[in-house]
Amino acid sequence: MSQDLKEAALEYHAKPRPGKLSVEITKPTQTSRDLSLAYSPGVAEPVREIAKDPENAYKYTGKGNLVAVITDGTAILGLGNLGPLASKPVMEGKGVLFKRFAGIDVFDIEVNSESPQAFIETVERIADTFGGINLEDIKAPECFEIERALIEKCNVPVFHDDQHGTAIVTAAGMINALELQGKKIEDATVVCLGAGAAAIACMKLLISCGMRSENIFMLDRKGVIHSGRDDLNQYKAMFANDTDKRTLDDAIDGADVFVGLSGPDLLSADQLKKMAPNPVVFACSNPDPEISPAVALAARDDLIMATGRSDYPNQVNNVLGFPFIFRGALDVRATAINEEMKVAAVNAIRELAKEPVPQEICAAYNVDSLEFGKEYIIPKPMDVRLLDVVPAAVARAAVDSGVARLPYPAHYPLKSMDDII
Ligand SMILES: NC(=O)C1=CN([C@@H]2O[C@H](COP(=O)(O)OP(=O)(O)OC[C@H]3O[C@@H](n4cnc5c(N)ncnc54)[C@H](OP(=O)(O)O)[C@@H]3O)[C@@H](O)[C@H]2O)C=CC1
Ligand SMILES: CC(=O)C(=O)O
Ligand SMILES: [Mg+2]
Repeated sequence: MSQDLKEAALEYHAKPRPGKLSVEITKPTQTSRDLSLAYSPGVAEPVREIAKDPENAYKYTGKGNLVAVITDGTAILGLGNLGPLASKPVMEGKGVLFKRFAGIDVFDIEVNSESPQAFIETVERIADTFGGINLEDIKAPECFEIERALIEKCNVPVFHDDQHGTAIVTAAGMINALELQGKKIEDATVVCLGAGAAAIACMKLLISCGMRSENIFMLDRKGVIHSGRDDLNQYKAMFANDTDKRTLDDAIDGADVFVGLSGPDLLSADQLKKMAPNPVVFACSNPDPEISPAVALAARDDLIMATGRSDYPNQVNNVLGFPFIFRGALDVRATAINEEMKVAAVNAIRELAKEPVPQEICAAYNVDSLEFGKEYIIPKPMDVRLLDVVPAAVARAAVDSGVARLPYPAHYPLKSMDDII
Protein backbone atom coordinates (compact mmCIF):
# COMPACT_ATOMS: atom_id res chain seq x y z
CA MET A 1 0.00 0.00 0.00
CA SER A 2 1.33 3.44 -0.87
CA GLN A 3 2.22 5.87 1.93
CA ASP A 4 -0.52 8.20 0.66
CA LEU A 5 -3.20 5.51 0.89
CA LYS A 6 -2.00 4.46 4.38
CA GLU A 7 -2.29 8.03 5.67
CA ALA A 8 -5.64 8.57 3.95
CA ALA A 9 -6.97 5.35 5.50
CA LEU A 10 -6.00 6.45 9.02
CA GLU A 11 -7.50 9.90 8.46
CA TYR A 12 -10.71 8.32 7.10
CA HIS A 13 -11.10 6.21 10.21
CA ALA A 14 -10.20 8.98 12.69
CA LYS A 15 -12.03 12.04 11.38
CA PRO A 16 -14.38 13.81 11.74
CA ARG A 17 -15.66 11.23 14.22
CA PRO A 18 -13.76 8.05 15.15
CA GLY A 19 -14.99 4.85 13.49
CA LYS A 20 -17.43 4.14 10.66
CA LEU A 21 -20.75 3.21 12.27
CA SER A 22 -23.31 4.74 14.63
CA VAL A 23 -26.73 3.80 16.01
CA GLU A 24 -29.80 5.66 14.81
CA ILE A 25 -33.26 6.17 16.30
CA THR A 26 -36.16 4.94 14.15
CA LYS A 27 -39.16 6.41 16.05
CA PRO A 28 -40.20 9.94 17.07
CA THR A 29 -38.75 10.93 20.47
CA GLN A 30 -39.66 14.62 20.63
CA THR A 31 -42.42 14.80 23.21
CA SER A 32 -43.15 13.41 26.65
CA ARG A 33 -45.84 11.24 25.03
CA ASP A 34 -43.20 9.84 22.67
CA LEU A 35 -41.04 9.00 25.67
CA SER A 36 -43.92 7.42 27.53
CA LEU A 37 -44.38 5.13 24.52
CA ALA A 38 -40.69 4.47 23.87
CA TYR A 39 -39.71 4.05 27.50
CA SER A 40 -41.57 3.86 30.80
CA PRO A 41 -44.43 3.07 30.97
CA GLY A 42 -45.17 2.12 27.30
CA VAL A 43 -42.19 -0.14 26.79
CA ALA A 44 -43.69 -2.60 29.29
CA GLU A 45 -46.28 -3.66 26.73
CA PRO A 46 -43.91 -5.13 24.13
CA VAL A 47 -41.94 -6.66 27.01
CA ARG A 48 -45.05 -8.55 28.13
CA GLU A 49 -45.85 -9.60 24.56
CA ILE A 50 -42.34 -10.98 23.97
CA ALA A 51 -42.39 -12.76 27.33
CA LYS A 52 -45.61 -14.47 26.21
CA ASP A 53 -44.23 -15.37 22.76
CA PRO A 54 -40.57 -14.87 21.73
CA GLU A 55 -41.66 -14.50 18.07
CA ASN A 56 -43.03 -11.11 19.05
CA ALA A 57 -39.43 -9.87 19.29
CA TYR A 58 -39.54 -9.71 15.48
CA LYS A 59 -42.69 -7.54 15.68
CA TYR A 60 -41.68 -5.11 18.40
CA THR A 61 -37.86 -4.81 18.21
CA GLY A 62 -35.16 -4.46 15.59
CA LYS A 63 -34.13 -8.12 15.93
CA GLY A 64 -35.36 -9.14 12.47
CA ASN A 65 -33.05 -6.69 10.69
CA LEU A 66 -30.10 -6.95 13.09
CA VAL A 67 -27.03 -9.08 12.44
CA ALA A 68 -24.14 -9.62 14.85
CA VAL A 69 -20.72 -9.53 13.20
CA ILE A 70 -18.73 -11.53 15.73
CA THR A 71 -15.05 -12.39 15.89
CA ASP A 72 -12.29 -13.46 18.23
CA GLY A 73 -9.71 -11.65 16.10
CA THR A 74 -7.66 -14.76 15.36
CA ALA A 75 -7.46 -14.37 11.55
CA ILE A 76 -7.93 -10.70 10.72
CA LEU A 77 -7.91 -10.58 6.92
CA GLY A 78 -4.45 -11.92 6.00
CA LEU A 79 -2.86 -10.04 8.90
CA GLY A 80 -3.13 -12.98 11.28
CA ASN A 81 -3.99 -13.30 14.95
CA LEU A 82 -3.82 -9.70 16.18
CA GLY A 83 -6.53 -10.07 18.80
CA PRO A 84 -10.15 -8.95 19.10
CA LEU A 85 -9.70 -5.21 19.61
CA ALA A 86 -7.45 -4.80 16.56
CA SER A 87 -10.14 -6.48 14.47
CA LYS A 88 -12.72 -3.78 15.26
CA PRO A 89 -12.10 -1.64 12.13
CA VAL A 90 -12.73 -4.70 9.95
CA MET A 91 -15.88 -5.64 11.86
CA GLU A 92 -17.18 -2.06 11.68
CA GLY A 93 -16.33 -2.24 7.98
CA LYS A 94 -18.47 -5.36 7.56
CA GLY A 95 -21.24 -3.43 9.33
CA VAL A 96 -20.88 -0.60 6.84
CA LEU A 97 -21.20 -3.05 3.93
CA PHE A 98 -24.25 -4.80 5.42
CA LYS A 99 -25.97 -1.44 5.83
CA ARG A 100 -24.80 0.25 2.63
CA PHE A 101 -25.61 -2.64 0.30
CA ALA A 102 -28.53 -4.39 1.99
CA GLY A 103 -29.97 -2.06 4.65
CA ILE A 104 -29.09 -4.48 7.47
CA ASP A 105 -28.20 -3.13 10.94
CA VAL A 106 -25.11 -4.56 12.58
CA PHE A 107 -23.57 -4.69 16.01
CA ASP A 108 -19.90 -5.57 15.79
CA ILE A 109 -18.80 -7.76 18.69
CA GLU A 110 -15.15 -8.52 19.36
CA VAL A 111 -14.86 -11.33 21.90
CA ASN A 112 -11.82 -11.74 24.09
CA SER A 113 -12.09 -15.49 24.58
CA GLU A 114 -9.50 -17.83 26.01
CA SER A 115 -10.81 -20.85 24.09
CA PRO A 116 -13.20 -21.83 21.29
CA GLN A 117 -15.53 -23.17 23.98
CA ALA A 118 -15.61 -19.79 25.77
CA PHE A 119 -16.32 -18.09 22.43
CA ILE A 120 -19.14 -20.53 21.65
CA GLU A 121 -20.71 -19.96 25.08
CA THR A 122 -20.49 -16.17 24.69
CA VAL A 123 -22.16 -16.18 21.29
CA GLU A 124 -24.80 -18.69 22.35
CA ARG A 125 -25.78 -16.46 25.28
CA ILE A 126 -26.35 -13.36 23.13
CA ALA A 127 -27.64 -14.94 19.91
CA ASP A 128 -31.35 -14.36 20.55
CA THR A 129 -30.78 -10.60 20.37
CA PHE A 130 -30.12 -10.91 16.65
CA GLY A 131 -31.84 -12.03 13.46
CA GLY A 132 -28.61 -13.68 12.32
CA ILE A 133 -24.99 -14.30 13.30
CA ASN A 134 -22.15 -13.53 10.89
CA LEU A 135 -18.92 -15.08 12.21
CA GLU A 136 -15.85 -13.29 10.88
CA ASP A 137 -12.08 -13.70 10.81
CA ILE A 138 -11.84 -16.73 13.10
CA LYS A 139 -8.93 -18.94 12.22
CA ALA A 140 -8.99 -22.56 11.12
CA PRO A 141 -9.36 -25.19 12.36
CA GLU A 142 -11.19 -23.70 15.39
CA CYS A 143 -13.69 -21.90 13.10
CA PHE A 144 -15.15 -25.20 11.88
CA GLU A 145 -16.08 -26.49 15.32
CA ILE A 146 -17.23 -23.03 16.43
CA GLU A 147 -19.60 -22.73 13.48
CA ARG A 148 -20.88 -26.30 13.84
CA ALA A 149 -21.63 -25.86 17.54
CA LEU A 150 -23.32 -22.49 17.06
CA ILE A 151 -25.52 -23.72 14.22
CA GLU A 152 -26.69 -26.44 16.58
CA LYS A 153 -27.21 -24.16 19.58
CA CYS A 154 -28.67 -20.98 18.05
CA ASN A 155 -32.22 -20.35 16.83
CA VAL A 156 -31.09 -17.93 14.11
CA PRO A 157 -28.91 -18.50 11.02
CA VAL A 158 -25.18 -18.72 11.74
CA PHE A 159 -22.83 -18.12 8.81
CA HIS A 160 -19.05 -17.99 8.83
CA ASP A 161 -18.44 -15.40 6.15
CA ASP A 162 -14.78 -16.28 5.49
CA GLN A 163 -15.87 -19.80 4.68
CA HIS A 164 -19.17 -19.53 2.88
CA GLY A 165 -19.29 -15.91 1.71
CA THR A 166 -15.85 -16.34 0.19
CA ALA A 167 -16.68 -19.72 -1.31
CA ILE A 168 -19.87 -18.44 -2.96
CA VAL A 169 -18.14 -15.47 -4.58
CA THR A 170 -15.06 -17.51 -5.55
CA ALA A 171 -17.21 -20.19 -7.18
CA ALA A 172 -19.21 -17.57 -9.10
CA GLY A 173 -16.04 -15.89 -10.37
CA MET A 174 -14.27 -19.18 -11.09
CA ILE A 175 -17.07 -20.65 -13.21
CA ASN A 176 -17.13 -17.48 -15.31
CA ALA A 177 -13.33 -17.22 -15.55
CA LEU A 178 -12.93 -20.84 -16.66
CA GLU A 179 -15.64 -20.36 -19.26
CA LEU A 180 -13.83 -17.29 -20.61
CA GLN A 181 -10.53 -19.20 -20.73
CA GLY A 182 -12.20 -22.10 -22.56
CA LYS A 183 -11.54 -24.58 -19.73
CA LYS A 184 -13.91 -27.12 -18.23
CA ILE A 185 -14.21 -27.08 -14.44
CA GLU A 186 -14.03 -30.89 -14.31
CA ASP A 187 -10.70 -30.91 -16.18
CA ALA A 188 -9.04 -27.93 -14.47
CA THR A 189 -6.02 -28.58 -12.24
CA VAL A 190 -5.99 -26.27 -9.27
CA VAL A 191 -3.40 -25.05 -6.81
CA CYS A 192 -4.96 -23.71 -3.63
CA LEU A 193 -2.41 -21.87 -1.51
CA GLY A 194 -3.81 -21.83 2.02
CA ALA A 195 -5.64 -24.56 3.89
CA GLY A 196 -7.65 -22.52 6.35
CA ALA A 197 -11.22 -21.33 6.72
CA ALA A 198 -11.57 -19.71 3.31
CA ALA A 199 -9.48 -22.21 1.34
CA ILE A 200 -11.23 -25.33 2.62
CA ALA A 201 -14.72 -23.89 2.11
CA CYS A 202 -13.84 -22.61 -1.38
CA MET A 203 -12.49 -25.96 -2.52
CA LYS A 204 -15.49 -27.82 -1.07
CA LEU A 205 -17.94 -25.60 -2.93
CA LEU A 206 -15.91 -25.81 -6.16
CA ILE A 207 -16.02 -29.60 -5.87
CA SER A 208 -19.79 -29.44 -5.55
CA CYS A 209 -19.75 -27.27 -8.73
CA GLY A 210 -17.89 -29.99 -10.66
CA MET A 211 -14.20 -29.60 -9.84
CA ARG A 212 -12.42 -32.90 -9.18
CA SER A 213 -10.79 -33.33 -5.76
CA GLU A 214 -7.93 -35.31 -7.34
CA ASN A 215 -7.17 -32.23 -9.48
CA ILE A 216 -6.79 -29.97 -6.41
CA PHE A 217 -3.39 -29.46 -4.82
CA MET A 218 -3.82 -27.63 -1.53
CA LEU A 219 -0.84 -26.21 0.33
CA ASP A 220 -0.30 -24.96 3.85
CA ARG A 221 2.88 -23.50 5.34
CA LYS A 222 4.51 -26.92 5.17
CA GLY A 223 3.79 -27.44 1.46
CA VAL A 224 1.47 -29.72 -0.47
CA ILE A 225 -1.15 -31.55 1.56
CA HIS A 226 -0.56 -35.14 0.52
CA SER A 227 -1.54 -38.56 1.75
CA GLY A 228 1.92 -39.23 3.22
CA ARG A 229 1.61 -36.45 5.81
CA ASP A 230 0.82 -37.37 9.41
CA ASP A 231 0.38 -33.80 10.69
CA LEU A 232 -2.97 -32.99 9.07
CA ASN A 233 -6.10 -32.02 10.97
CA GLN A 234 -9.33 -33.68 9.81
CA TYR A 235 -10.25 -30.70 7.60
CA LYS A 236 -6.96 -30.63 5.73
CA ALA A 237 -6.96 -34.43 5.53
CA MET A 238 -10.06 -34.27 3.29
CA PHE A 239 -7.79 -32.67 0.68
CA ALA A 240 -4.82 -34.98 1.04
CA ASN A 241 -3.82 -35.79 -2.53
CA ASP A 242 -2.03 -38.99 -3.49
CA THR A 243 0.82 -37.19 -5.23
CA ASP A 244 4.57 -36.82 -5.18
CA LYS A 245 4.32 -33.02 -5.53
CA ARG A 246 5.68 -31.40 -2.39
CA THR A 247 6.19 -27.67 -2.97
CA LEU A 248 4.41 -24.76 -4.63
CA ASP A 249 7.02 -24.98 -7.39
CA ASP A 250 6.04 -28.62 -8.02
CA ALA A 251 2.30 -28.00 -7.86
CA ILE A 252 2.12 -24.85 -9.98
CA ASP A 253 3.83 -26.52 -12.96
CA GLY A 254 1.12 -26.82 -15.64
CA ALA A 255 -1.75 -25.84 -13.32
CA ASP A 256 -4.82 -24.17 -14.86
CA VAL A 257 -5.91 -22.34 -11.73
CA PHE A 258 -4.25 -20.69 -8.74
CA VAL A 259 -6.42 -19.73 -5.76
CA GLY A 260 -4.57 -17.82 -3.04
CA LEU A 261 -6.20 -17.66 0.40
CA SER A 262 -3.03 -17.46 2.46
CA GLY A 263 -0.86 -14.34 2.70
CA PRO A 264 1.03 -11.64 0.80
CA ASP A 265 3.53 -12.13 -2.04
CA LEU A 266 3.76 -15.91 -1.92
CA LEU A 267 3.50 -16.58 -5.69
CA SER A 268 6.45 -15.38 -7.77
CA ALA A 269 6.41 -14.28 -11.41
CA ASP A 270 8.57 -17.30 -12.28
CA GLN A 271 6.05 -19.65 -10.69
CA LEU A 272 3.21 -17.93 -12.55
CA LYS A 273 5.07 -18.45 -15.82
CA LYS A 274 5.04 -22.21 -15.19
CA MET A 275 1.21 -22.41 -15.25
CA ALA A 276 -0.67 -23.83 -18.25
CA PRO A 277 -1.70 -21.49 -21.10
CA ASN A 278 -4.66 -19.19 -20.28
CA PRO A 279 -4.55 -19.63 -16.51
CA VAL A 280 -6.91 -18.25 -13.89
CA VAL A 281 -5.26 -16.55 -10.90
CA PHE A 282 -7.35 -15.55 -7.90
CA ALA A 283 -4.88 -13.95 -5.46
CA CYS A 284 -7.45 -13.21 -2.79
CA SER A 285 -5.42 -12.54 0.35
CA ASN A 286 -6.23 -9.17 1.92
CA PRO A 287 -4.95 -6.57 1.99
CA ASP A 288 -1.95 -7.79 -0.02
CA PRO A 289 -2.51 -10.52 -2.60
CA GLU A 290 -0.30 -13.57 -3.15
CA ILE A 291 0.92 -11.86 -6.32
CA SER A 292 0.21 -8.27 -7.30
CA PRO A 293 -1.68 -7.71 -10.56
CA ALA A 294 1.19 -5.52 -11.82
CA VAL A 295 3.73 -8.32 -11.36
CA ALA A 296 1.36 -10.97 -12.72
CA LEU A 297 0.34 -9.06 -15.85
CA ALA A 298 3.95 -8.16 -16.55
CA ALA A 299 4.84 -11.86 -16.42
CA ARG A 300 2.19 -13.01 -18.90
CA ASP A 301 -0.82 -11.61 -20.72
CA ASP A 302 -2.98 -14.71 -21.21
CA LEU A 303 -4.25 -14.89 -17.64
CA ILE A 304 -7.43 -13.85 -15.88
CA MET A 305 -6.41 -12.10 -12.70
CA ALA A 306 -8.58 -11.38 -9.66
CA THR A 307 -7.84 -10.08 -6.17
CA GLY A 308 -9.86 -9.37 -3.04
CA ARG A 309 -9.25 -5.63 -3.34
CA SER A 310 -11.45 -2.76 -4.45
CA ASP A 311 -8.71 -1.02 -6.44
CA TYR A 312 -8.17 -3.61 -9.19
CA PRO A 313 -10.55 -5.19 -11.75
CA ASN A 314 -12.23 -8.49 -10.77
CA GLN A 315 -12.73 -8.09 -7.03
CA VAL A 316 -13.38 -11.58 -5.73
CA ASN A 317 -14.43 -10.69 -2.20
CA ASN A 318 -17.16 -11.87 0.10
CA VAL A 319 -18.68 -8.35 0.04
CA LEU A 320 -20.58 -9.58 -3.04
CA GLY A 321 -22.15 -12.26 -0.87
CA PHE A 322 -22.87 -11.64 2.80
CA PRO A 323 -25.05 -8.47 2.62
CA PHE A 324 -27.36 -9.92 -0.01
CA ILE A 325 -27.42 -13.48 1.35
CA PHE A 326 -28.43 -12.25 4.81
CA ARG A 327 -31.03 -9.90 3.24
CA GLY A 328 -32.72 -12.90 1.61
CA ALA A 329 -32.36 -15.09 4.71
CA LEU A 330 -33.75 -12.43 7.10
CA ASP A 331 -36.68 -11.58 4.85
CA VAL A 332 -38.00 -15.15 4.92
CA ARG A 333 -36.84 -15.62 8.54
CA ALA A 334 -34.73 -18.61 7.48
CA THR A 335 -33.54 -20.90 10.27
CA ALA A 336 -30.29 -21.62 8.40
CA ILE A 337 -28.26 -20.65 5.37
CA ASN A 338 -28.13 -24.05 3.71
CA GLU A 339 -26.40 -25.47 0.62
CA GLU A 340 -29.37 -24.74 -1.62
CA MET A 341 -29.26 -21.07 -0.64
CA LYS A 342 -25.49 -20.92 -1.23
CA VAL A 343 -25.76 -22.47 -4.70
CA ALA A 344 -28.62 -20.09 -5.55
CA ALA A 345 -26.36 -17.18 -4.57
CA VAL A 346 -23.49 -18.52 -6.73
CA ASN A 347 -25.74 -18.70 -9.77
CA ALA A 348 -27.33 -15.30 -9.20
CA ILE A 349 -23.93 -13.60 -8.88
CA ARG A 350 -22.30 -15.31 -11.84
CA GLU A 351 -25.27 -14.77 -14.16
CA LEU A 352 -25.42 -11.08 -13.32
CA ALA A 353 -21.89 -10.63 -14.66
CA LYS A 354 -23.16 -11.53 -18.13
CA GLU A 355 -25.88 -8.86 -18.18
CA PRO A 356 -25.29 -5.46 -19.82
CA VAL A 357 -24.01 -3.02 -17.18
CA PRO A 358 -26.04 0.20 -16.70
CA GLN A 359 -24.17 3.46 -17.21
CA GLU A 360 -24.52 4.61 -13.58
CA ILE A 361 -22.56 1.56 -12.39
CA CYS A 362 -19.79 2.25 -14.92
CA ALA A 363 -19.77 5.86 -13.72
CA ALA A 364 -19.33 4.73 -10.09
CA TYR A 365 -16.14 2.97 -11.23
CA ASN A 366 -15.05 5.79 -13.50
CA VAL A 367 -15.05 3.66 -16.66
CA ASP A 368 -16.92 4.08 -19.94
CA SER A 369 -18.18 0.53 -20.09
CA LEU A 370 -18.03 -2.86 -18.41
CA GLU A 371 -18.60 -6.00 -20.40
CA PHE A 372 -18.33 -9.69 -19.48
CA GLY A 373 -14.72 -10.56 -20.26
CA LYS A 374 -11.27 -11.05 -18.75
CA GLU A 375 -11.42 -7.82 -16.75
CA TYR A 376 -15.04 -8.21 -15.72
CA ILE A 377 -15.76 -11.76 -14.60
CA ILE A 378 -17.95 -10.85 -11.65
CA PRO A 379 -20.28 -7.96 -10.74
CA LYS A 380 -19.02 -4.89 -8.93
CA PRO A 381 -20.06 -4.39 -5.28
CA MET A 382 -21.71 -1.03 -6.16
CA ASP A 383 -24.03 -2.80 -8.62
CA VAL A 384 -27.51 -2.21 -7.20
CA ARG A 385 -28.80 -5.16 -9.25
CA LEU A 386 -27.13 -7.48 -6.72
CA LEU A 387 -29.87 -6.40 -4.32
CA ASP A 388 -32.42 -7.41 -6.93
CA VAL A 389 -31.11 -10.86 -7.84
CA VAL A 390 -29.22 -12.34 -4.87
CA PRO A 391 -31.74 -11.91 -2.00
CA ALA A 392 -34.51 -13.12 -4.33
CA ALA A 393 -32.56 -16.25 -5.29
CA VAL A 394 -31.59 -16.95 -1.66
CA ALA A 395 -35.12 -16.37 -0.33
CA ARG A 396 -36.61 -18.59 -3.03
CA ALA A 397 -34.12 -21.37 -2.24
CA ALA A 398 -34.87 -21.05 1.48
CA VAL A 399 -38.60 -21.40 0.83
CA ASP A 400 -38.14 -24.32 -1.60
CA SER A 401 -35.73 -26.17 0.71
CA GLY A 402 -38.00 -25.80 3.75
CA VAL A 403 -35.91 -23.57 6.04
CA ALA A 404 -38.03 -20.41 5.62
CA ARG A 405 -40.45 -19.50 8.38
CA LEU A 406 -42.14 -16.83 6.23
CA PRO A 407 -43.37 -17.09 2.63
CA TYR A 408 -41.42 -15.65 -0.31
CA PRO A 409 -41.74 -11.87 0.27
CA ALA A 410 -44.50 -10.10 -1.63
CA HIS A 411 -42.28 -7.01 -2.01
CA TYR A 412 -39.51 -8.97 -3.81
CA PRO A 413 -37.50 -8.57 -6.01
CA LEU A 414 -35.91 -5.49 -4.43
CA LYS A 415 -35.25 -2.82 -7.03
CA SER A 416 -33.58 -0.36 -4.68
CA MET A 417 -32.75 0.21 -1.02
CA ASP A 418 -36.10 2.05 -0.72
CA ASP A 419 -37.90 -1.26 -1.26
CA ILE A 420 -36.41 -2.79 1.89
CA ILE A 421 -39.04 -3.15 4.60
N1 LIG B 1 -11.11 -12.16 -0.85
C1 LIG B 1 -11.90 -12.59 0.11
O1 LIG B 1 -13.12 -12.44 0.05
C2 LIG B 1 -11.34 -13.28 1.29
C3 LIG B 1 -10.00 -13.43 1.45
N2 LIG B 1 -9.52 -14.10 2.54
C4 LIG B 1 -8.08 -14.14 2.70
O2 LIG B 1 -7.65 -15.49 2.83
C5 LIG B 1 -6.56 -15.55 3.72
C6 LIG B 1 -6.80 -16.64 4.76
O3 LIG B 1 -7.91 -16.29 5.57
P1 LIG B 1 -8.60 -17.41 6.49
O4 LIG B 1 -8.84 -18.65 5.73
O5 LIG B 1 -9.75 -16.73 7.14
O6 LIG B 1 -7.46 -17.66 7.59
P2 LIG B 1 -6.98 -19.01 8.31
O7 LIG B 1 -6.12 -18.56 9.44
O8 LIG B 1 -8.13 -19.88 8.62
O9 LIG B 1 -6.08 -19.76 7.21
C7 LIG B 1 -4.87 -19.25 6.76
C8 LIG B 1 -4.25 -20.32 5.91
O10 LIG B 1 -3.20 -19.73 5.15
C9 LIG B 1 -2.07 -20.57 5.24
N3 LIG B 1 -0.85 -19.80 5.07
C10 LIG B 1 -0.47 -18.68 5.69
N4 LIG B 1 0.76 -18.32 5.28
C11 LIG B 1 1.16 -19.25 4.39
C12 LIG B 1 2.33 -19.46 3.63
N5 LIG B 1 3.36 -18.62 3.75
N6 LIG B 1 2.38 -20.52 2.79
C13 LIG B 1 1.35 -21.36 2.70
N7 LIG B 1 0.21 -21.23 3.40
C14 LIG B 1 0.13 -20.19 4.24
C15 LIG B 1 -2.14 -21.17 6.63
O11 LIG B 1 -1.33 -22.34 6.69
P3 LIG B 1 -1.23 -23.28 8.01
O12 LIG B 1 -2.49 -24.07 8.01
O13 LIG B 1 -0.03 -24.09 7.78
O14 LIG B 1 -1.13 -22.34 9.18
C16 LIG B 1 -3.64 -21.46 6.72
O15 LIG B 1 -3.95 -22.69 6.14
C17 LIG B 1 -6.37 -14.14 4.28
O16 LIG B 1 -5.35 -13.50 3.57
C18 LIG B 1 -7.68 -13.45 3.98
O17 LIG B 1 -7.55 -12.06 3.76
C19 LIG B 1 -10.33 -14.66 3.49
C20 LIG B 1 -11.68 -14.53 3.37
C21 LIG B 1 -12.29 -13.78 2.29
C1 LIG C 1 -12.59 -10.23 2.93
C2 LIG C 1 -12.41 -10.95 4.17
O1 LIG C 1 -13.38 -11.31 4.83
C3 LIG C 1 -11.08 -11.32 4.58
O2 LIG C 1 -10.11 -11.05 3.88
O3 LIG C 1 -10.97 -11.91 5.68
MG1 LIG D 1 -12.89 -12.04 6.76
